[in-house]
Amino acid sequence: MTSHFLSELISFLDGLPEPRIVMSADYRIIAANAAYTREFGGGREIVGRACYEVSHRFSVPCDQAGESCPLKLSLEAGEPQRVLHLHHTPRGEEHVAVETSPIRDETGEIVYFVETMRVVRQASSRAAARGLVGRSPAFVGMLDKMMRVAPSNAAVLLLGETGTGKELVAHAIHEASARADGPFVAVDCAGMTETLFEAELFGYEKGAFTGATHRKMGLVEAASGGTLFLDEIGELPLALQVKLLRLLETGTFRRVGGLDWLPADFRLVSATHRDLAAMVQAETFRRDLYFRINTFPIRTPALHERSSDIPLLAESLLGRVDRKPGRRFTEAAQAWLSGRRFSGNIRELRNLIERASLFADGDSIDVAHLVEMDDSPPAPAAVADGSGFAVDRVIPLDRLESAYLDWARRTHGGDAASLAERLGVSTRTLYRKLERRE
Ligand SMILES: Nc1ncnc2c1ncn2[C@@H]1O[C@H](COP(=O)(O)OP(=O)(O)OP(=O)(O)O)[C@@H](O)[C@H]1O
Repeated sequence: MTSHFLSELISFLDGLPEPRIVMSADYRIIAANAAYTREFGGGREIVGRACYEVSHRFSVPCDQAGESCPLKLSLEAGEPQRVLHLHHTPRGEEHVAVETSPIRDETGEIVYFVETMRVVRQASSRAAARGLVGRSPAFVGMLDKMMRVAPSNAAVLLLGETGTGKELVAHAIHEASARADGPFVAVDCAGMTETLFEAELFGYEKGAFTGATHRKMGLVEAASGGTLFLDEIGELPLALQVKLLRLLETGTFRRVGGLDWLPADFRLVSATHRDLAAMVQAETFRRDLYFRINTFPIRTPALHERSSDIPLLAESLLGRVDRKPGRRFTEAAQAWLSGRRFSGNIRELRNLIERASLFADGDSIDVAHLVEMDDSPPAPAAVADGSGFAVDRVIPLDRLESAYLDWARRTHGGDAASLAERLGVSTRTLYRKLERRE
């Protein structure tokens, strides 16, 4: 490999608009293009340093620090690899999609790697005034899927409990797609009657029915060039599922009272909190429609699967709902929120924060404000009596912990690792505590 080849590669990369670096197999940065220096350089000397040190402040390669390393994956596979990482950038930590491609010499041997970095603008790892926030492994896993599918035209099915952010994710997919400049049209499928569904989706011609005094464009037409988001698709009655299937299969629709079949041009994103596969088994959801809408499924994690995100979410949501800007939670309030279970997920968290912010007069929001505004049944306060957890007298702490662990284990339902995360201890500590009492 000649130095001439390397300098040609560098000057070629310099002309490209996306941030790129050239790396050697020992993780050293050999060159950075102008876009990289501008976006990620931050005035620092980059060339000659190790990528894991620049992007992660690690002292060892990512795969030795518990992260996936695209360079190692690319070397092993001999082809490009993509991962989503949290990188230190001049703006703080950001979600960055990293694509690493091997560069071969004339004998076919891999001599360099080119890494392309794209900051994910649709999600923030820090408190943000809008959009998706999160940095837990469950959130990053979902974000990775989202960013992979967004540029394609594939139909995405978002599956997740109520309040987990399905609509926000649908919008982020739209924003990260080639259709971002087109419209994003959301349709709530719950409570749709046959007539309403057709008129809403397909529009109608003047005189199609009593009251149709003018031609009206439907939502399918309004979504032209953009994304159609069908929320609560599991609520669609069977008769309407047929009509939707016809639209998806033929790519055409007809306005109510109209004669012409018009071409549809939208990317479909659907969402449901229901178990659609079980509905297909029970024959309440059409199998053919299920396969049409489910080209790429993405599960939005429940809040208890990403409880390490609660402080970040809480800070972001407070900034979004509070009428007094700049207020923060006390540490105790953050700890209280992190320990509470939100069956309504982020929506319930947001509602509680909004109420507490209205109730608090001072400069910060404390536990008392949250407790006062908490309308869910009080969480079992403390000794397992078989049905629940209650304490009516002062008892030794170790007995309390032991009884609480019993109760938490029965109530939690997940595996030990997720219970440990919920309890804010390591899995090893949890096992140690459980062994001690057995
Ligand atoms: N990752 C996130 N970061 C910040 N806010 C979020 C996030 N996910 C959800 N939210 C907020 O939580 C609330 C509920 O989100 P959304 O309406 O998207 O949930 P959903 O899953 O579509 O709910 P449903 O199934 O009930 O329609 C919204 O206020 C949304 O802005």
